[in-house]
Amino acid sequence: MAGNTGSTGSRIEPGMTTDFKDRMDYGSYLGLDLLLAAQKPLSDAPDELLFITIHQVQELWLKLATHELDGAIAALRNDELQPAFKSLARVSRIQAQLISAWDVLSTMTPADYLAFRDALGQSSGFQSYQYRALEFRLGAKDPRMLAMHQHHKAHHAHLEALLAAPSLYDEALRLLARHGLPIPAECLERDWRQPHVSNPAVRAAWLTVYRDTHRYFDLYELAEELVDVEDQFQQWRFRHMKTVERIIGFKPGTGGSSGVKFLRTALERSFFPELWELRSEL
Ligand code: HEM
Ligand SMILES: N[C@@H](CC(=O)c1ccccc1NC=O)C(=O)O
Repeated sequence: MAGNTGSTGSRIEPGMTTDFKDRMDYGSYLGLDLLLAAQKPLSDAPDELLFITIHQVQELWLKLATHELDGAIAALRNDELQPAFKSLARVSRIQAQLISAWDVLSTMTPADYLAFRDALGQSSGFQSYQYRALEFRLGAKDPRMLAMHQHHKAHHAHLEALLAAPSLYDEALRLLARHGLPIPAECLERDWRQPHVSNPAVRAAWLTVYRDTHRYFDLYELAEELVDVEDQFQQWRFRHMKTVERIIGFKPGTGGSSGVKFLRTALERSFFPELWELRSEL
């Protein structure tokens, strides 16, 4: 009986495999030995495990979100709107998970955090390579953010490549142009290392879409999915900023920034500015 037994008395159901000596099992497929060995608190403070776990879970979701965004960007480039919508809808659901994780972390009080904050040295979310990659894909281009990845050549090179490539929004604008909407040439070929700056002609093009949704239904759906993604990204930033204020007040950050004051300025940056501006004109 080839490995699908177990002694009759201890079998859960007939035919179930219990011998995994030479078979792939749950943990080996998922790499769980590696994953679950990666939580290594540096202090004896009880909440450091929570802190590490939240960050690791966020990084895993960030990995999946960027994978889906890559798919969405490629689909837009190939004029495949339905697959792009599917990926963007998934990104949105992932973002909901990222946002709700703040509820768990905000159970940590200032005293709980201060018990291990010193152990963090100068490390900080500032140095999250995946977060920066996501921001670059969404169009928040800022070459200054490369500097803190100099010590990791592969990350640095990947971020350089993303900085120099069109973002999700750049591809959306190129798609609009292919659909016959008048997008200025300077938005279709430009130095992608710079962020897109709000442009009145782009706003007018999106307004055309929003004023005739019947004719441009696909583009309208695309626009609303983009708004969803930015809306949730801002909710994440807001929850981060408020959680930080609740836990460390206005202390400077370990990464060297002014802390909450710096995080507040990020809330003013929009990925898809025209999609927000046009709402006042409808
Ligand atoms: C106790 C919890 C946390 C505190 C006190 C905190 C504090 C800060 C501060 C002060 C900054 C500004 C940079 C600096 O000077 O260090 C920052 C940046 C950042 N943090 Fe956190 N953070 C916390 C949790 C998290 C979590 C759970 C994540 C999720 C991965 C995260 C991701 C980031 C990212 C990506 C940045 C860079 C933001 C940007 O460049 O706009 N942080 N954090
Ligand atoms: N910047 C935080 C430290 C911090 O939150 C952090 C430290 C190491 C790894 C990830 C972190 N999370 C987000 O910034 C602080 O100033 O307390």
